[in-house]
Amino acid sequence: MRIGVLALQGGFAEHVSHLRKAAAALGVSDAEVVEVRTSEELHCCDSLVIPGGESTCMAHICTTNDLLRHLREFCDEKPVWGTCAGMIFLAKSIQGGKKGGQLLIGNMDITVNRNFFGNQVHSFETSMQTPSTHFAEVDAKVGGGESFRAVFIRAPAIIMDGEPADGVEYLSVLRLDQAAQMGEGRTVSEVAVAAKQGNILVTAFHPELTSDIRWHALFVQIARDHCVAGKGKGEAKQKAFPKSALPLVEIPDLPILC
Ligand SMILES: NC(=O)CC[C@H](N)C(=O)O
Repeated sequence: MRIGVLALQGGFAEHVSHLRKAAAALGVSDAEVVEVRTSEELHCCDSLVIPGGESTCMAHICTTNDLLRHLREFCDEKPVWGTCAGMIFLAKSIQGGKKGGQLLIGNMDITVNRNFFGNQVHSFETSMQTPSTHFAEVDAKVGGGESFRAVFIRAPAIIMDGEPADGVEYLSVLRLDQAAQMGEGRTVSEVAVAAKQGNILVTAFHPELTSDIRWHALFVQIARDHCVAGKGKGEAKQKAFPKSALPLVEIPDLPILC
């Protein structure tokens, strides 16, 4: 199977590196990880990671490259994981979007507050509980731990207004030290920072910036299960991947923050 990482902008190289390590740790020997910049490249993939970066910028490049409709179709069928800006881009609705509006892929039934935790200077790290039911196989093969280090960089959050939409599962919920004022007298005391709906996984934090490869292993497992279940059969990988016009250098060992 072939896992693509959207490589238009943002932290895609770290994802490529972690996905390769995670596939090796899980023993998924047929996993190929590639950078995706065009619809032609996208259609050669069985699953996709949308990295963090800047959601407005990513949307702008996608529109210029006529990628948005291809991404929407892809998300209807295949496993996709969005981190941070990727999560914003995948949400059906957002709060605090760019003035004048910003385009979204919009396939996941969640409401995301775009810069919920504040500006770049309000970026932070914290320890969170690993959602154990989802990590059983990952724990067995990669090794585990009851907690993981979550890095939030000008991060968004999922607003949990009432019951989650059909099929949406909140995997990680962050209790706030202080309730956040949301305007019109409304306050929020907890937000979801990881969620899943069908084939789509989102995290507000950046596992690719830590040495922990378990979230990547979880996604490789979701992608592999999707292929094994015959829903994709990995046939996208049979297509020859077009040669990239601008190949990037290999970065074997990226610096890690924690
Ligand atoms: N680290 C990130 O991806 C930041 C995302 C940023 N808040 C946005 O609007 O895109």
